[in-house]
Amino acid sequence: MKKGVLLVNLGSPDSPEPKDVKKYLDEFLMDERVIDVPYWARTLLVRGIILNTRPKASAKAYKKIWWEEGSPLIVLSEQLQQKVQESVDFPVGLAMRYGSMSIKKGLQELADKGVDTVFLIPLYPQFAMATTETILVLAEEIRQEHFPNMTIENLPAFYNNPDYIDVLSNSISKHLEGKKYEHLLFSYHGVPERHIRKSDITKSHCKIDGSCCETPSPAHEFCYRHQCKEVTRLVAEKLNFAPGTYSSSFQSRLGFDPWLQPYTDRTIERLGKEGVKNMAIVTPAFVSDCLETLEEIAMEGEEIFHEMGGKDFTTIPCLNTETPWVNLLVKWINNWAQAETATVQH
Ligand SMILES: C=CC1=C(C)c2cc3[nH]c(cc4nc(cc5[nH]c(cc1n2)c(C)c5CCC(=O)O)C(CCC(=O)O)=C4C)c(C)c3C=C
Ligand SMILES: [Fe+2]
Repeated sequence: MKKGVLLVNLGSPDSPEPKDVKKYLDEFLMDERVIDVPYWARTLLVRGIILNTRPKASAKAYKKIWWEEGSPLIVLSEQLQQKVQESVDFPVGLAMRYGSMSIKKGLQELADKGVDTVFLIPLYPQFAMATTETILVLAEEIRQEHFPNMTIENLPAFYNNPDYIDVLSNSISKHLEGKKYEHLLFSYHGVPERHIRKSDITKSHCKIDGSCCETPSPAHEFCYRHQCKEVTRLVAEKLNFAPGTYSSSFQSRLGFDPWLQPYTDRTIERLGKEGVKNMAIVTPAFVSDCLETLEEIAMEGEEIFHEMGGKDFTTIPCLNTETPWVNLLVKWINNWAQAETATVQH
């Protein structure tokens, strides 16, 4: 048996040019776990409407944050992979759910090195149809078709792992040291409310009201909303935040269906209107900085806050390649490699 690891992140276009952004968005938005409507309706919506206008606007946004070395999300993920590889004895690969660095290529590279047992790590702290689930489903389809003799085990969503909460809390403290702020906003990527109901294994728990996420239920193992709220609660507990000095919100909604609320842009606006002069924002749904953190939060979010009379707007970077985060991944990988039994599979 030869072991290997595959880190999997979301992906990015090959370049910030509209044609590459269009190709990438086509693959991303045609995923039935991202836009979860019947194929004909998704085709009509994505190829008939969204892709006619969005690639140009998104390309503009990507151009604002693109680095000389490439997309921040890809560059940071590659740096993470290299750092993890330095501390692990077997091959560590990197793949993206969408775009050119495909999961098939990632598994092929591991197979070429003789790997037959893969520890797949979706780089998402919280489970959602559009995060962990879509990666695991695709990886299994690829395994069955192309690598039938390969075993794939995976790291489940790690939102409440005490070591992860420690690493995230320490990173937040470090970045807030010496900074003025009256309110810390935990902004998570949004999903349509419908996704939460679809992932509810009890089929009745998730009412998306004031209390379902706080009432214990087996549904929480697959509830993105609960898992986001838990990250905020656990970090606030760890860092002894006073009530009222922090809150959670959801960013990046698309379309007209109700998405998880409160929305980040409206929350920033409200905080500014209420007279908050200095705020900080952290984005724990992402482990690598990307378009959503560098443009939507750090640029657009700051602009909204300033328009509302706010002053200091501190954006806390994602964990990216911080040493404690790298060390934690290495620890999880070594634990897996030493374990006799397979990791729980979703
Ligand atoms: C339309 C539905 C979308 C769902 C559902 C969704 C869920 C989701 N996405 C992320 C993480 C990222 N999304 C990113 C970009 C992005 N997301 C959507 C749409 C949905 N996401 C779009 C259309 C885009 C493209 C950008 C744009 O055109 O505005 C990114 C950034 C990628 C990058 O290259 O930097 C990330 C990361 C999560 C975690 C999530 C569910 C919880
Ligand atoms: Fe997204």
